[in-house]
Amino acid sequence: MSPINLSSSKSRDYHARAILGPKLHDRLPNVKVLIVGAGGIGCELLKNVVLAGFGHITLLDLDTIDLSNLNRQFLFRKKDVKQSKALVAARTASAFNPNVHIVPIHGNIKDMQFDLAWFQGFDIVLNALDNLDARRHVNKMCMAGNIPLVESGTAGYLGQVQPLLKDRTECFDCIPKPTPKTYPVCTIRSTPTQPIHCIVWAKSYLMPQLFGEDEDSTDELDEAEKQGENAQEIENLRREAQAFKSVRAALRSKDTSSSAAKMAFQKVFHNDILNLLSMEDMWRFRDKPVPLDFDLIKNDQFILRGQVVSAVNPPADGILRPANGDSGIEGHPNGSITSHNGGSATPASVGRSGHGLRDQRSLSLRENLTLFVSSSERLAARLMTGEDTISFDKDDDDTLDFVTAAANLRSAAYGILGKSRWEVKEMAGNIIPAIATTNAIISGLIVLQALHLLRAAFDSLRNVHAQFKPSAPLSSIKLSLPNPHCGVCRDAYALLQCDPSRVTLAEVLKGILDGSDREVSTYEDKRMLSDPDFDDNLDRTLESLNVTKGKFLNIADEYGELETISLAICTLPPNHPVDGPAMILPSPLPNPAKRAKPVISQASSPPPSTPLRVQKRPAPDNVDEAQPAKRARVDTSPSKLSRSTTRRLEEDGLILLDGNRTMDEDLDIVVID
Ligand SMILES: Nc1ncnc2c1ncn2[C@@H]1O[C@H](COP(=O)(O)OP(=O)(O)OP(=O)(O)O)[C@@H](O)[C@H]1O
Ligand SMILES: [Zn+2]
Repeated sequence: MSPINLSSSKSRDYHARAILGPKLHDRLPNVKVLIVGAGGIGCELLKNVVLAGFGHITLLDLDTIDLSNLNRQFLFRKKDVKQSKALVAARTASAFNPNVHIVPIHGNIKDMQFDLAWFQGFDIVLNALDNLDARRHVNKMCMAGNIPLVESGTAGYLGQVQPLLKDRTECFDCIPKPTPKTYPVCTIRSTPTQPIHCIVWAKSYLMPQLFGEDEDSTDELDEAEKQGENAQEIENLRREAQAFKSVRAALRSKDTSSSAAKMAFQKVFHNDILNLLSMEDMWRFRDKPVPLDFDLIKNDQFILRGQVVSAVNPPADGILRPANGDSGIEGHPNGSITSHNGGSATPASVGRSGHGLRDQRSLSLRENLTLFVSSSERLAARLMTGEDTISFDKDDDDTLDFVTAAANLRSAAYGILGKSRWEVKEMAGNIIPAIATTNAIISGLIVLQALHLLRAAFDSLRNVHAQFKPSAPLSSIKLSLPNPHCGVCRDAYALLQCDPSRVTLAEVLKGILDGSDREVSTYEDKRMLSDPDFDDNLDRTLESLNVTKGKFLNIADEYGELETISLAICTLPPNHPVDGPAMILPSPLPNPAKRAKPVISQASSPPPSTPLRVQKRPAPDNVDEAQPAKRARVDTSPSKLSRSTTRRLEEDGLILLDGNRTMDEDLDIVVID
């Protein structure tokens, strides 16, 4: 047998053809694929798709290349840092296969220009994203356009690939996703007990207060005072706001920027803590924090919980070890440490000496103070050279230094273990280390599922998980059917080509409902535009209601018997006559299915004596939804009320009771007539 010449494109085709079969292989050069995201998964995926022979690839990413991407996003080199990911990835990968055409787009997939009509130009969409918001957006567009989508994600050694197809499989939103972890504001503001509380405080509270946008709270406080709120509390808030104002001003002034860091320190680590300590009740069942002293820490004379602790802090792992190869450290995990070991921390020297790698070493209290001062000065210098605001970015050393130092100083005051710069980066940046191999495995699986979708081999589709289990590194499960109650994939979608500046809401309703008199409410996202009792907006144009290209106009059945109609607003075709109609109705008209009956699970229904609360809808913005507040008496089950009646009652702050339940005399309940 003659050897195969791997360098010729003929031999490349030879293998691909043998694996894919001639039918699919011949189809690939004409397939139009959209890849969203050119990061860890996106780079691997682009390489696979190019080598497999997909002919028309559009690659979209909003970001530029960061130095930290280079360890796994192998289409990028150091010289490419700061350039568009999509552009560089497309340029590099084009060289892998001369037969493919790659269109790079540097943009956000949520931009209005990428509307449903644009999505419909693709045969398949492959997601390589890193956030829920963008994933949900692409899912909705693909459900609306009936476009096959392969969703994917990795987290360390774990990964998942999920093929999604309207009406055949679950969509990305069929199962609610867990919300990211949140912390109560009072824990963050006043009573931290874990390192993460201090890190969140430094990143999301202190950083924005000092370096973010100036938010003037004067009006708010004046208003609260007028409303008769606790005067002492308002006075405290005023003093706090004023103190932050002075520090902000100092950070932005040439004359005072060198002392601004000390002012900031004094305010947040000393005065604010003293203030909190004056509220005796707060500390009856909690350990009291200790106000820090700038000069004493600097001079190695600071006494924390009975001991001198300026020079060392407990290491992140709680195991004490010499910081500079020096011994003589005694410690206690609550922050009371003694040391005879000094050493100053500048950004360059922090963590370089002593145990462990730079960034992975724990910092002494004095090092944290020095780092707080130096990072504040660096950030202040940036403000003075033109940056209006600076927010935390894990890859921005100045902000990472500031958050590390501020979080550790706060931890010391509250008797919490400090964290190394490395750990703060991980925790503040919500980072799970990315593993290049997981991305590579997942990208291969994405292409396999994409090929199943393209050849309509629906029985072969699988949800595949990469897991940290040597005996079964991959597991695959058959796909589930759509959730009949899903608020995304059960809608009846259609394109509405129109000129939003000319067409009114009433005209759209008349056309879409084909003259039927069924009662409906209309929405754009969460904004209600009309309902059977509120017709003020019907004669307004879509444009005046801010329902324009790229948005969806939703038409919901008032009694919830039919699924919602969701109209994707698109522009009129280019050849549409100027004096032609202002809209082209979809043909056929959308025909919403009957809505599935809600399943009332025994376990999730409230206990008999608990009033049934109906969740309040978010208040509409931009559009006036003036509804006179009616005081009403409710003597019926919420399920028997129409949506608009229910909504009005909710807006009046009423609790709806099931007709059979006993009414609690204390509740504000009146009867509807
Ligand atoms: N709305 C969006 N539109 C376009 N691209 C997006 C959008 N949201 C996220 N992305 C892109 O998705 C990619 C996800 O890749 P990845 O998870 O590897 O993130 P990364 O930013 O490259 O790495 P890391 O977050 O670990 O530093 C990123 O390149 C990001 O810019
Ligand atoms: Zn769904």
